Amino acid sequence: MGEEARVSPLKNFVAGGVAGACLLLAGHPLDTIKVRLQTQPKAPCAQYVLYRGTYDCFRKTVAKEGVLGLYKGMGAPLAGVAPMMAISFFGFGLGKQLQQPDPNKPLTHTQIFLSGCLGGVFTTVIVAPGERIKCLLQVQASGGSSRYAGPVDCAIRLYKTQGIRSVYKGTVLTLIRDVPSNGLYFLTYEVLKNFLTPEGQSVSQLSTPKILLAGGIAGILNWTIALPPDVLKSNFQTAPDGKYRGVVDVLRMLLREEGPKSLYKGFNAVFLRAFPANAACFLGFEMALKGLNAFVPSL
Ligand SMILES: CC(=O)O[C@H](CC(=O)[O-])C[N+](C)(C)C
Repeated sequence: MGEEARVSPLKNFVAGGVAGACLLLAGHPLDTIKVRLQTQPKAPCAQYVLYRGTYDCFRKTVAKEGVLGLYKGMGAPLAGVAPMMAISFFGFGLGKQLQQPDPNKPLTHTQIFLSGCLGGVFTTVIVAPGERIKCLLQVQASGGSSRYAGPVDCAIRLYKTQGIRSVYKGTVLTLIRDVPSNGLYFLTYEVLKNFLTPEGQSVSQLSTPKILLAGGIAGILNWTIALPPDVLKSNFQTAPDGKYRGVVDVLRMLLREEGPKSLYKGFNAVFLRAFPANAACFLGFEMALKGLNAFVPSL
């Protein structure tokens, strides 16, 4: 069996880190817009709405804070997204390896999905606190206050005032968001890669535009199921303590106050970001993997 076909969780880990850096650079500005739209205060009437939509939020952010305003709160994800994607790709590789004792027998779609889900379980350990800090910083900038000086200050203050539970606030919603969406993400990418590979060629020879297409679509489908729990998570993680009694309470309150459409808040920003960010992510992954196969084939 060729070195390229062997699944190596370690190579996946390293290449996944590169993928995460590419994902962040391409996607953070739209992520800021998404969180600001998702968490903006409910206005008494349309006239007083802070942001009227994706473009309005983009325009007001750039006018008030400059282009760098779109990169607010990037400190935590910078330290978090690369390791997160490294762990996600590692978990995916490990899941595949565990379910494939015979490397010549291809995995079923269910097995690929479950391998992706495993990646989602692993990543929650760092994603839950990372998202809590990122959302608090993104929202405070949008509200004009400066309670936290940066990601480290935010983490320390959360820990000092209410302990580790506060840092990990939103873990259940992070699991609900990331486990199934991770499964669908990797399943979509693998299925599309196979579908786009011409007869008689290996998937590792797939052209750059086809990798971008498969990665971009995987990102879109991922967010189709991840967005409703993401809205709940952002609201839960940025709410004042005691506002919600738990996950069901956030859902009930949001539905009562803003209706079912609110579960797709930030839709435009999410889907505008999903394609380019994840296309860049998978391209970064495939290029890094090729480099590893060439320079450290035994890893
Ligand atoms: C929900 C989420 O964070 O999705 C990641 C891609 C993105 O657009 O940020 C991918 N993953 C499913 C690996 C978490």
